Amino acid sequence: MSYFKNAGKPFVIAGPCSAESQEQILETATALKTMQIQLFRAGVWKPRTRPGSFEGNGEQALEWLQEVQERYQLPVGVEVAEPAHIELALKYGISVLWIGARTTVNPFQVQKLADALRGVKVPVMVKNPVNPDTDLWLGGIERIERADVQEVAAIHRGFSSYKGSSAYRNQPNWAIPVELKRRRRDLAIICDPSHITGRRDKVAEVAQKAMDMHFDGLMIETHPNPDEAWSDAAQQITPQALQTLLLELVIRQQYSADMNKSVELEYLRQLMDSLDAEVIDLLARRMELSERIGSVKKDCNMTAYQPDRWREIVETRSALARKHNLPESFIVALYQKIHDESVKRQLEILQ
Ligand SMILES: O=C(O)C(=O)C[C@]1(C(=O)O)C=C[C@@H](O)C=C1
Repeated sequence: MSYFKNAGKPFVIAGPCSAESQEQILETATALKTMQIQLFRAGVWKPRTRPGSFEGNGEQALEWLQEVQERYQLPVGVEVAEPAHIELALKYGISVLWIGARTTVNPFQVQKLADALRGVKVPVMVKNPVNPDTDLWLGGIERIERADVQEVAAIHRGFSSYKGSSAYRNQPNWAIPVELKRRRRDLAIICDPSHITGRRDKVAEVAQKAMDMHFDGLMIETHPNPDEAWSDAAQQITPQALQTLLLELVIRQQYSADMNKSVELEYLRQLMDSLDAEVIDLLARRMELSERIGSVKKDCNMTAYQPDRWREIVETRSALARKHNLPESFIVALYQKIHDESVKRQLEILQ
């Protein structure tokens, strides 16, 4: 059983974005202690976008966190970005470490951390890199695992997008953690709705979505007075709000205990299997057609990519999407993939 699995319930990590003062840390820990959270979090070294803002209280904050562990018997996790951070965190007996998104993006740095972690017993969590790249995320996890760290988990905190282009601070791109879980069934994945949303009024909805997407846990930034927080004020919630969020969370199961429902589900899945077989058969036939068109283009010395025809295809398929009540964006994205493959095959024929 993984350290990060909590017997059918979410593994909950909560605490402030940054450890600001001893009072703030103890006040938050006192409130969270009663809520059966599994891990207290607090940032000690803060990677800030621009210089000049608060960058964490460093070693002094580790003393306050050590007090949380001893006084409340509540394990604490901190972010580490340098081998020296690991050394200090271990010196103060910190229970769990995590690697931040801005570090996971750099394999050189992750390797340095992995080397510093060799032979160390603490569990380590690896946040997704800021760019949406499943392999890079998995690569970071594998580097830590190869250092013989026994307990490794992933944290999904969303992916950077151009400012203003999304309702959230970081795009969830759920397909990426889903793909990670497909490739690494054994790996616990924790969702961080605070960093995904960047706004406290949306934290609960993303936390619920994570539960419905079969995540193993949640990391939620919690501050006794969020508006006054020294970092990420807009996304932190009070311990009371966290309690409400956890109470209202609906935890669903992967499998149904109801026999009739399981039979119905099996029947519907079989129908879906046969529909998918037809979809793939149709796609194969479409690609054959594309290759025949490619041969004609070769004979006539025509380009593979045909902008006017492609525009017409996007328009007519979008109209069909509307007619069938399917989101146009979904159908257009699907056709972009199909068109890419079709053009690739024709380019091979032309060469
Ligand atoms: O209509 C064509 O010319 C095709 O080759 C088909 C197709 C497609 O697969 O949709 C492929 C390439 C063109 O850019 C436009 C459309």
